[in-house]
Amino acid sequence: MMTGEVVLGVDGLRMRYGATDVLQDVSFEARRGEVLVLLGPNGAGKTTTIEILEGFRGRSAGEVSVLGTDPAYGDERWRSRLGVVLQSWRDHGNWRVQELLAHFGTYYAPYATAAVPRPWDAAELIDAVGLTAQAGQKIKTLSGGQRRRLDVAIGIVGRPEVLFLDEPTVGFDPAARYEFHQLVRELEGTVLLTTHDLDEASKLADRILILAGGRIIATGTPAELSRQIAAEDEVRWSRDGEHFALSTADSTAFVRELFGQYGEAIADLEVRRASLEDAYLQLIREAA
Ligand SMILES: Nc1ncnc2c1ncn2[C@@H]1O[C@H](COP(=O)(O)OP(=O)(O)OP(=O)(O)O)[C@@H](O)[C@H]1O
Repeated sequence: MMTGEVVLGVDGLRMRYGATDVLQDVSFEARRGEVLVLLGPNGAGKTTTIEILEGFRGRSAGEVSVLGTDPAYGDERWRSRLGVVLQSWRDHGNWRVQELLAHFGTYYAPYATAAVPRPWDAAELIDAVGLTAQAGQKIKTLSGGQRRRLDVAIGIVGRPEVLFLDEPTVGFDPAARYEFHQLVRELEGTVLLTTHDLDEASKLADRILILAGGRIIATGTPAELSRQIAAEDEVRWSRDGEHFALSTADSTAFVRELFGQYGEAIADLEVRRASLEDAYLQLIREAA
């Protein structure tokens, strides 16, 4: 149980476009330092939720508080404590990577404190997001994944207390993704991120919120969500060149039995435990 200060508070949030509620009665909290991952199918309302918290979008009803302030009335000082990674950065194509980060950094300098030096030093930050080789390159010459790394750097240059990331790792190669996960784990602030990558969600999330049809249909740690459904483990093996697969509630007992009976004739053994993906797909199906 986390006991830190509540930095994101959402209670009864509703968003209506015309006659359609795209968010209805969404409520959740995040405490200082927590990493919250918002999962859900296309059109579930993830971006809408994030944009309301960022203060970029109004809302139809409900209470929202970010660092103690209603985002609809957040001022510059409040905004300086947030980090935002939106869709890919397209402006400033002629600027060089280091130049652009230093430029955005100056915005945060007035908000530096003894405990939190702001902005993050541009060269150090470039290193942290793995863009050192591109530091002097013009932004329009970056690859898709390099641009996304720059987006992340822009989001954290002010050392935010709360960081919002909307699908941050789209287009990342596996190494960039791994480095990004390391970086997020090292950040001290509270993080709210959306992704469609369930493996990423289970690696990063202290808590997952599953949004479907504008409602939160489940919340918990990745392990709690996986256990929430009564899925069975899947065991695969081969014997004398023939392949077998079976679902069982107790894969350990089954495998013990299997080896007891056939010993060295067993090959290619695989045991797959019920995963977050199984839980997610079942929850989404039930909600639909
Ligand atoms: N300005 C708008 N006017 C009307 N409907 C909108 C508007 N913006 C978003 N919507 C609708 O609200 C719903 C939620 O959209 P949102 O972008 O929040 O979904 P999402 O969960 O982020 O989806 P994705 O995974 O595809 O990014 C969608 O049905 C979308 O069509």
